Amino acid sequence: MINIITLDGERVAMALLRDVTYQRELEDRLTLESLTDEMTGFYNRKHFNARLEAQHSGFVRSGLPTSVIMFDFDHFKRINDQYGHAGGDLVLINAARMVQKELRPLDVGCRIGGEEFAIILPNTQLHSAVAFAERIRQLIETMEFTLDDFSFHATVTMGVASFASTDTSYDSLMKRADEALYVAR
Ligand SMILES: Nc1nc2c(ncn2[C@@H]2O[C@H](COP(=O)(O)OP(=O)(O)OP(=O)(O)O)[C@@H](O)[C@H]2O)c(=O)[nH]1
Repeated sequence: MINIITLDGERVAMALLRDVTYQRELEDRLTLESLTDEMTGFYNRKHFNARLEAQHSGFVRSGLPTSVIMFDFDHFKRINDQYGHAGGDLVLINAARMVQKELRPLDVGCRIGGEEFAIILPNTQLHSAVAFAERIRQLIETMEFTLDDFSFHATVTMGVASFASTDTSYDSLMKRADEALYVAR
C-alpha cells in the first residue's frame, strides 16, 4: 500500500511492506499436516481419495493409466500382542520408510488405515504395478525388526488394480484392489 504523506512540509510517498514468508510457510505446513500421517510421514486417507479421484478424471479425459497397490499387514494384532504397541509401530514406520525409498517421484504412498497402506502409481499399467507390488512384498518379508532383545519379521497381503473403461468412479478400482487383497489371503 502506498500513502502520500507530508514530512517537513514536503509531500512524500510512504510504502508499507509486510514480509509474508513466515505466514505462507506456516499455511503450507498446516496444509501438509492435514494431509499426512504423523507416524509414517505417508499421505493420509483424505489425500489418497482426493488424488485417486484426480487420477480417475485424468484417465477419463486422456486414457492415462493409473494403478493402485494396496497392502495390509498379516495378523498385525498378533505383532502388537507379542511385541507391544511399540513393536507394531516400529513395523509400520520402518516398512513405510523402506517403501518410500522405492517410489518414483510421481508415486504417492499413503497410510489409509491402521495397518493398511496404498500406493498410487500414475502412468503405470497393471503388469508393471503387479511386478512392483511383488518386489515390495518380498522386501517387507525380508526386513528384520528389532525391539529390545527381540527380532521378528512381518508379512503383507497385497492387492493391485488399474482403472478400466467401465469404472464410473475411483471407488470401482478400490473395490477390485480390495477383492484382489481378499483373494490373495
Ligand atoms: N501398533 C499399532 N497398532 C495399530 C495401529 N493402528 C491399528 N493398529 C492395530 O492393528 C490391528 C488390526 O487388527 P485387525 O484388523 O484384526 O487385523 P489383523 O490382526 O492384521 O488381522 P488380519 O487382517 O485378518 O490378518 C489392531 O490390533 C489395531 O490395534 C498403530 O498405529 N500402531
